[in-house]
Amino acid sequence: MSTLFISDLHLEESRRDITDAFLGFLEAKAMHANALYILGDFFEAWIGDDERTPLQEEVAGALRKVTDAGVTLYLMHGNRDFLIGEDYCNRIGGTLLDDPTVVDLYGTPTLLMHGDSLCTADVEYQKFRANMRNKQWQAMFLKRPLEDRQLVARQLRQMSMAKNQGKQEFIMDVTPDEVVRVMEEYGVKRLIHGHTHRPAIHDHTVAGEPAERFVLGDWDSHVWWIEADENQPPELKKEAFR
Ligand SMILES: O=C(CCCCNC(=O)Nc1ccc(S(=O)(=O)N2CCN(c3cc(Cl)cc(C(F)(F)F)c3)CC2)cc1)NO
Repeated sequence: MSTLFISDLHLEESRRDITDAFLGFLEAKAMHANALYILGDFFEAWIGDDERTPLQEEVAGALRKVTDAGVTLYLMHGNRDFLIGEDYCNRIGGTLLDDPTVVDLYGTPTLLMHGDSLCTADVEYQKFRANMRNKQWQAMFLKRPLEDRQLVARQLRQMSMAKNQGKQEFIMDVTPDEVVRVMEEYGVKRLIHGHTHRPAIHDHTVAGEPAERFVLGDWDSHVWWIEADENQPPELKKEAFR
């Protein structure tokens, strides 16, 4: 049996093609796997489990079918959907993972992260992240009426659109020193993350030994995933949308 990793789908109403690719991936791949890990930025935006949009409901129904079929599902927050809560996880039959988390992947300790915390050169973003991940800030935000939160979210997204002249927000790459520091801190020789939208497999030297960093791709034009099983090392795979 296999273990699958995906991230950075950035699901949103305006991208029906990505949602369809995800539903196809669940049917063709996830349904027959042992476990599926979604490592953040699954949704493009999330302002509370109480919003219950048609998209969120449709995706929850599809994931529930997979977990009811016996596939174990894990979810990690990304910088977009860090407000996904226990309620939504219960609806999909998934478990929220801390960032980072070490898992035993067929005998190899493997560090899982979204990856945004590795972009230490983006000082402005790290300040933004510290506020967004602050539990008091989150509690205050979630206490506000839904319409209020929807307005703030629209304004925040318009701000970043204006700042980037309507282009995609620039995502800085990880800082290699931070990658090595975190892998040494957790005593691992393998890391899987997303966030940077720069899919690749990188070699590093961690505690004087060779280590590997697998970066997942975003789903703007292709399905990207990592597949691991007991007989082979993890493989980074991609497929064009059907
Ligand atoms: O994206 C990249 C590139 C890096 C770019 C990083 N930029 C990025 O992440 N932007 C962003 C992320 C989420 C959303 S949001 O619409 O989902 N939503 C907005 C309101 N949120 C909020 C929460 C709290 Cl606690 C407190 C407040 C407060 F206080 F401001 F009102 C608001 C909750 C989340 C909107 C924009 N790589 O992936």
